[in-house]
Amino acid sequence: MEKLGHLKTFNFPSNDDNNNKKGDQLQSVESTPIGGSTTPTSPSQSSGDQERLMSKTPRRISSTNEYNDPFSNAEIYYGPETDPRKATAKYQKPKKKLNRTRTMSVFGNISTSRQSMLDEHYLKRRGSEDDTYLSSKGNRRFFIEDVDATLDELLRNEDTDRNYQITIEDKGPKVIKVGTANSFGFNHINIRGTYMLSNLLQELTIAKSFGRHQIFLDEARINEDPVNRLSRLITNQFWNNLTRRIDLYNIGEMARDTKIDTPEAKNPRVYVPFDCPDQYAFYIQAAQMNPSLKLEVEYLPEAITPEYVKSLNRTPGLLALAMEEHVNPSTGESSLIGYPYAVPGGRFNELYGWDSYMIALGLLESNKVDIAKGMVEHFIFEIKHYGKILNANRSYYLCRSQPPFLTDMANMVFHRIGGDNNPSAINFLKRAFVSAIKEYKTVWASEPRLDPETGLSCYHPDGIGIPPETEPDHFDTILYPYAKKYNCTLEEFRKMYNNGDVKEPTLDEFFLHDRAVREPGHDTTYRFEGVCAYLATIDLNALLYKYETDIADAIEQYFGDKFVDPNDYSVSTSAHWRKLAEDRKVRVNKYMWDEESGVFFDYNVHIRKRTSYESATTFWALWAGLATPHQAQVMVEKALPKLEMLGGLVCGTEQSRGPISINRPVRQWDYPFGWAPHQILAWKGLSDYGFQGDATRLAYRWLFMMTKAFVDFNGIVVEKYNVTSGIDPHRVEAEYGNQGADFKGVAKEGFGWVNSSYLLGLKYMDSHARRALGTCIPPEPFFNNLRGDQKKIYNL
Ligand SMILES: OC[C@H]1O[C@H](O[C@H]2O[C@H](CO)[C@@H](O)[C@H](O)[C@H]2O)[C@H](O)[C@@H](O)[C@@H]1O
Ligand SMILES: [Ca+2]
Repeated sequence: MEKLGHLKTFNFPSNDDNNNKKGDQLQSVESTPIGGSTTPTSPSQSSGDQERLMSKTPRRISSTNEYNDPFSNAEIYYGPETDPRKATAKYQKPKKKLNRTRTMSVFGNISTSRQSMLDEHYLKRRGSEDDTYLSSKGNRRFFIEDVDATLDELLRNEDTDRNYQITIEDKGPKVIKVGTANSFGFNHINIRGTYMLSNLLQELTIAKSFGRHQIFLDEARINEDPVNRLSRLITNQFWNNLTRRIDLYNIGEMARDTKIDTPEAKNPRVYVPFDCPDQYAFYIQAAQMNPSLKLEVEYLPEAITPEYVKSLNRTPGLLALAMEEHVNPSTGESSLIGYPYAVPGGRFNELYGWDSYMIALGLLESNKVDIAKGMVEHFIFEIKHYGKILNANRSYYLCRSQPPFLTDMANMVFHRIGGDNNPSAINFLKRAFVSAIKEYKTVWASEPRLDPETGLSCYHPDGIGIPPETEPDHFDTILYPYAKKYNCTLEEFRKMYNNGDVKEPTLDEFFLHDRAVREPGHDTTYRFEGVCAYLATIDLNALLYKYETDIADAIEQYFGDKFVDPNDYSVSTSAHWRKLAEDRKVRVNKYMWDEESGVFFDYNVHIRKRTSYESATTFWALWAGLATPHQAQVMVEKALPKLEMLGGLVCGTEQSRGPISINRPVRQWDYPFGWAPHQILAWKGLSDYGFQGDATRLAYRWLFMMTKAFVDFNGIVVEKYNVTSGIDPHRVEAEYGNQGADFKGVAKEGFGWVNSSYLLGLKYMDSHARRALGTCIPPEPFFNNLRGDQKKIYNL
């Protein structure tokens, strides 16, 4: 294998044999890993290899392309993330370390023999364009002889607003000369335009992070169709960078949290459920193994009260998640290891509730089933030990949940791990449903979330005081009059209020709703401000309807239609759960449906009045299967036109949001912003009710907006978009800003649910639409230029 692997290294920087005589000679005197890395010959080469090298007749075992995939992952394209020269110093085994079989890149300076040849050329002239290169067909390649210098030049000339990104807003010449591969950098070619230059910046940044000083770079890699590039990055890189799996060594990284900035939050801290001694021992071991980490490990009490949660505000920590036993095959030692999960990204470096469902949809699209399954395991653990699926696994989220999706998530994973044919899949499904039933009964169908009068549920979490994870100035406008009243600073007032030193019932009421606003995941919006805990929302009640029907199906199929609840010993049948679903449907129709506007509105259980905020979550009634076909039709005719914008569905109508002013700033879950979960659920709901064309049209809009931002703004993928903006939809200046926008050189993770939305949206696109997206054709010209029969695809 070693030998064969090494033979693979006989590749050439150009696939143009006619123009490659010099390249052949150069290659033949050195061990040249695929793509033309100029690492020195390894002593571990076989003598046959050596002979071929010395005879200058390198043998190809296949075509260049077979081994040189211009779209391979960065770790393959640029090699391992360590610089062998450093390893050399440490281990004194230089040659062995360099015996890599696949790389497109170069670590250090090129060999002396080649250097002398190139030096001659360098003295003569540089800067002419490589005509043979320009006219050559097929895959062309560049030789970047100095990655750092090219990066500097690129940023100096092209990043004119100095944000380490090359975008349409930069005013540079939009062109850079780079060496061609078949001349080893002697001849040059121009790379032009924002998209290619920004891709060059991204590739150089990655190459540098892998310790590369010189690289060969395929033109195809920086000129890739953007739809392919984005889906490739999501599938092969973004998911990996968002995935976490707790082990003894990485807990520092997992525990990292930028949201809270108290001195006590500096050290990483883990809270462990009182009845998980194995996990406690595991974290203590992790702390002892790396004392410089200063990891603090604490048990949680058996009863987790709002007072206790508030007491942790200054000492926040990560909450333990599900772990499994792992036996090291070489030592036979067993230890715990966490189930994998994916985080949303940006400042959200923990396991979220509804994000996880949306992310799981995308992970499954990318065949990353084990991570989606891991997240279900974590939810089972959270329900058992924390009493609910948490907003996220940090101590300050202990009192609240997020929109419930566990039953659907478990079903999806179940089918991907073998379904009915796999007994362990059935066991997994049953465990998940036992947990979901507990969650349903104790969280959503119990007070204070259950309104006994209407039988509907509200987002009404426990908790005390100001949510500590919010950005520091978020409540300034609200708190300012109180600071004035007590003649103190805002900070002093915050402390007094949180400590209970002052009593302000109006403020208590405000924060009851503010904490509630964070449970529906729609934090924040004028739809919920000052009222959230009293609203039976269409979102939650549609999701609970889905729980009820999913539970009925599971009881019928997997529990012999008789479910003995191990948590409260009650017995129920599928008929019981179907009745719960039917009752909920009747109530939702009675309290929420408005035929005239075609919208399911929220219902205020406190003042017993339907609200009038038109929200995109009205489509969740379709996703859950709660609406009638007639209601779906009315929704499409009346509500959809009000919510459909250039870039897809907007959160709510502008009229519902109301006017914006200095005292009434924009909120991120209001007009004009659009969010991936709204798109994903609406596409599915509309398709389920036969409105495939509307779903496809909405998906085109969303994908266009994402692709255009990706092309024009250095590969950006963000948490949310301004769906009314055709120029810079990623620019959202609300609350904590836009996650995913803050990167230097290259975006590495996108944003969880937005990544999913791209992969899912593409499933609605035929090849014609994909091509149009690849050239960023805006929705209106695209739709207007369709033929009659094509228009039907988009219900136009
Ligand atoms: O820190 C402010 C808020 O941040 C979270 O909310 C937002 O991000 C979440 C993760 O992507 C997402 O689930 C939520 O819908 C977003 O609005 C967090 O969930 C909030 O509790 C928190 O207050
Ligand atoms: Ca810039």
